[in-house]
Amino acid sequence: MNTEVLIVGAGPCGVTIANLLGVYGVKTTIIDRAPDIIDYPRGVGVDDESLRVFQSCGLGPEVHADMIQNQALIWFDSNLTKLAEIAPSGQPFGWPRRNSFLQPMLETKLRRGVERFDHVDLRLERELVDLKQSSDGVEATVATLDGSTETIFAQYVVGADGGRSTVRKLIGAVLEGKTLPARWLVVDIKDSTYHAPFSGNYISSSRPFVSIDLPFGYRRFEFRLNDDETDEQMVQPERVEQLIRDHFNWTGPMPGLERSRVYSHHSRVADRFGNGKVFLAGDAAHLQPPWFGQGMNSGIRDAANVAWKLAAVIRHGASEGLLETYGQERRGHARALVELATTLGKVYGPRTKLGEKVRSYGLRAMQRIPATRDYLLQMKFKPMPYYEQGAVLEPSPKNAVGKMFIQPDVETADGRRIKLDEAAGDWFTVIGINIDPADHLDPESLRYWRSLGARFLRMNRSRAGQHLRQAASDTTLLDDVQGGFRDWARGNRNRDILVVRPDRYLAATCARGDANIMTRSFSEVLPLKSFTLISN
Ligand SMILES: O=C(O)CCc1cccc(O)c1
Repeated sequence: MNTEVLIVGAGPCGVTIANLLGVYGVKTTIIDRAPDIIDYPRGVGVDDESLRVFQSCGLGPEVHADMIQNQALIWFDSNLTKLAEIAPSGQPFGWPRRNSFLQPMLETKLRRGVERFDHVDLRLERELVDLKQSSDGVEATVATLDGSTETIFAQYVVGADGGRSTVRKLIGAVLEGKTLPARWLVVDIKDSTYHAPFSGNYISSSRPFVSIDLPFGYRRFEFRLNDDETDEQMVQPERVEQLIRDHFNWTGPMPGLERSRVYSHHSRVADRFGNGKVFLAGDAAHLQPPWFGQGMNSGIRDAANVAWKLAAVIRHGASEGLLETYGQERRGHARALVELATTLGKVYGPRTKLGEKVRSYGLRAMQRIPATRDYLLQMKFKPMPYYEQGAVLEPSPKNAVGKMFIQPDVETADGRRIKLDEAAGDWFTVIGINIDPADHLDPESLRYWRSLGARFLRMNRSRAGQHLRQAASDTTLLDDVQGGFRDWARGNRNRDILVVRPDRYLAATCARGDANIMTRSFSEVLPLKSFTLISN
């Protein structure tokens, strides 16, 4: 069979790519060796960036409805005394920044999401055996349950097939880094009666532990195992129950154990995120300890990045070179999060009592100083993606190019208040702040943006006069009802034309007088096969 994109692995990252390709109209096949969603204890935290991606899949409110919003992460000492709190306020990207969730529930909705698309085909109980690349595409050999094999011919392949990725091995990529020595018992209970509405990380030199409030009565516990404790002993229900009672002074009846498993933590990043027409995403490309709840979120960022680039090449005639920017953009940020999670693990698990005291003293001191308390509380230590090279024009920390763009509410011309991305649509947007961008683009520039399929938006200051409420017929008029663009422009003066990519990253900005120069430069960053610039 033929397909445009073959995705190997139907976990959250793979299925998110499938949903996005569904939205972008790309013929996609997604395979997984398992008959169903894996029921191990897995991810528990979804951030605002991922929710924005699910929104782009057309599933934002639906998946968010199952989550506990704005869940704080609190650090305690082993006596259950609070040391520090992370609870960021504000929703710069249009969604709460920290949310707890049940992974099987999210995956069920994401899988249901792909059923909307006739051009996306999910095939279970199919295992990738081999890949052969040629200039025409990739030939994948896939084994089915009955022992037969089938061939899938795809233009491109994405390996989202987890930490033990077959795709990674077949393209000769290597996970660099290390596996940490400690083992952790991870337990989910159901019908929990323990009231602690937050994620708690308990710092201890003898046995660091974790308790996380999950939706619908579930609760996650994690305990570091000692060297003399075997996996088999520690997953026994009586042993698990004793650990929970001992560490949380729990005296009431013990609710049901849903699942338990022993994990080792890995801090690893693939030496490359692709080879030719094959790409790696999610755990196939990077593995991190769970401490900051970013493992799955990193994979969702990969999904958003690779999906629009594949669609741009397949559907919009972008040059294939665009696909090289995927690894350029994603690898550094994935590594930054692996490093952060690894460092946090060291904070939670001091080796000595003295180390425990130092952490306790240090975190309490940080709580007393407003600037450092705010640094933790507002999660300012989280490395935000910033693409210094890739499909971006002249990125600089000063002009915000290369960073995820804000998502304020806006008001449509017919008075509906919606999130910006709903107004922007699925693809590129060229936004004019208080101007119609089309008025400042010459025919060549207009031709470029139209060939790319970009939509023009005119973002008027809120409650603007009638003289500003006009635009060309294919420019969408919007009101900056929440003042998001006003505030953004205050920090980014003299830039009233913005280009936002489908993954909601700012690709370019300029002053209106430079709109044609910007367009010509951008057409070199993202060349289109159908578009050759007629230079002036
Ligand atoms: O960010 C959160 O709310 C929890 C992150 C976390 C911490 C410790 C273990 C774990 O599995 C997730």
